[in-house]
Amino acid sequence: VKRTKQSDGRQPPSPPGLPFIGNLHQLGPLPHQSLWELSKKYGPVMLVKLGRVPTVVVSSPDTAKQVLRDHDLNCCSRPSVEGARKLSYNFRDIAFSRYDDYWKELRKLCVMELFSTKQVNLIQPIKKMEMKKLIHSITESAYKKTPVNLSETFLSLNANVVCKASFGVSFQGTVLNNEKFQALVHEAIEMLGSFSASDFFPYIGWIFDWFTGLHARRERSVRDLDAFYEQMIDLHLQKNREERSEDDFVDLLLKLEKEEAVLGYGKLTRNHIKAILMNILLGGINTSAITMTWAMAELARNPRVMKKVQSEIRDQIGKNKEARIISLDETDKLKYLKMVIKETWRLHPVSPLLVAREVISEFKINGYTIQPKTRLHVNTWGTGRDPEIWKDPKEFIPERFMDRDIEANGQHFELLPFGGGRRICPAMYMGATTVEFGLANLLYQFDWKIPEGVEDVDMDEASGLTSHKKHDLLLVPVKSFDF
Ligand code: HEM
Repeated sequence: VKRTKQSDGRQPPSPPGLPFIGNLHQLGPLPHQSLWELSKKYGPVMLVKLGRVPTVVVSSPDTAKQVLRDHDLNCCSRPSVEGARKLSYNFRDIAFSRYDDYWKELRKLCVMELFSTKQVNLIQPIKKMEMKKLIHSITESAYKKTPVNLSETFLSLNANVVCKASFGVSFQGTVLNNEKFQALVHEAIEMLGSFSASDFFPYIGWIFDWFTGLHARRERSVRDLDAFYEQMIDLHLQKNREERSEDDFVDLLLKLEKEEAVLGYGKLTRNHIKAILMNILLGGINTSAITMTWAMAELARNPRVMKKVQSEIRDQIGKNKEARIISLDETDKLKYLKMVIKETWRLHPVSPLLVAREVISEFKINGYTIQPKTRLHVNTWGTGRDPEIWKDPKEFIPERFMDRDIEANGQHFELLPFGGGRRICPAMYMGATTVEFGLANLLYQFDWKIPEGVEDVDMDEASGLTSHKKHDLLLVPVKSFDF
């Protein structure tokens, strides 16, 4: 990092790098894991050079607190990275927008209109209906004793709910049928997270991205998603009012566009709307599905925990002949299930390095000076597996949360599945309730077994902005007649 004239501070320790590429070659396919290994040697505040870009990685609850709480205002902007630029129509969304008045006003609008507790409760009937359909289809697999692909199942369950709830349309009727959708979402997430040469080598990196095909993949991803938004918007513009009595979130955005409403720096345009839809689509559907998949994978590998969580659910909800859908209110009683979910987030945070931040003004962490324009990551994956913080960190033991008051709400820096500070996930309640509701019902209705001939569930991670399970999770449902 070039020091400014005023600064006399010490820089954080750095692993030695190579000329030109810096530490890029040390990232490997799963950067959060490689960075965690490096931080064991270089400490919880570490400076790496990714091509031309100085990047600070913090990897402890205390340093995360300094970043997300004490100095949040110094570093709550976002860097301009190429994948995000394309998918967000030049940073017109919430997640990748820089810290400015547009971001503040847009985030406030979404929190009020889309992510509020009231709104989450309003969409409950949709969730219930989708869950009923899902249970019906899983029951058929149970009779046939065939495995269910839970990775796909969770993704399409959430896609159906989000499309109906936020976009007011049925997902099946859109340009994206279920199969294509999963591939598209994974590709887009990979494009958002992919470490692209353009991001690390300004002016020349794009040449490399052309040669590696990354540029073409990105363009295709943007084009496919754009077709989806266009269809969504067309349906709203030509909708027949009798079918839908209430305005949904897309109607609201279109109304604001028509009124030429000003958000922050300018008028809300069609591209702003598409960028916001991207956040809902990629942020809203995938994150909860990833958590549910990891939770079921861990439960399948840990029969003791599976049994205990199912007993809790069945005892609390009751053992009726006709198993029914568990409501959102009832999930509040399921204390052990909540611990299972926290334990899942500890080992498998959806966004292991959180979303990159960019430093706005100089500040210090542990006495080290952090310069403006530095990129900043919080390694929540590493913190979740640190033996200094967690006993037997590799084991899946939800009971560890029994006597420790650690909530996943951004206030406890050992566990940050939703990030923290001003950039904390604005849909925390929506995300957590989706996961609880989905898992509670599937664990209530069915027992789950690893398919015959498969020794154990693999726990390989895929790369990208999110850390999802690399291979689909297949489990065999057994209808529980234990009611
Ligand atoms: C289990 C579910 C979810 C998890 C684990 C999760 C996790 C996260 C994380 C880690 C961040 C980055 C925070 C940071 O940079 O400090 C984030 C940001 C965000 N999430 Fe979520 N999320 C979930 C559900 C949702 C849902 C359902 C939506 C929308 C419908 C959503 C929309 C967003 C948006 C728009 C941001 C960007 C916030 C900003 O930069 O100001 N998330 N989420």
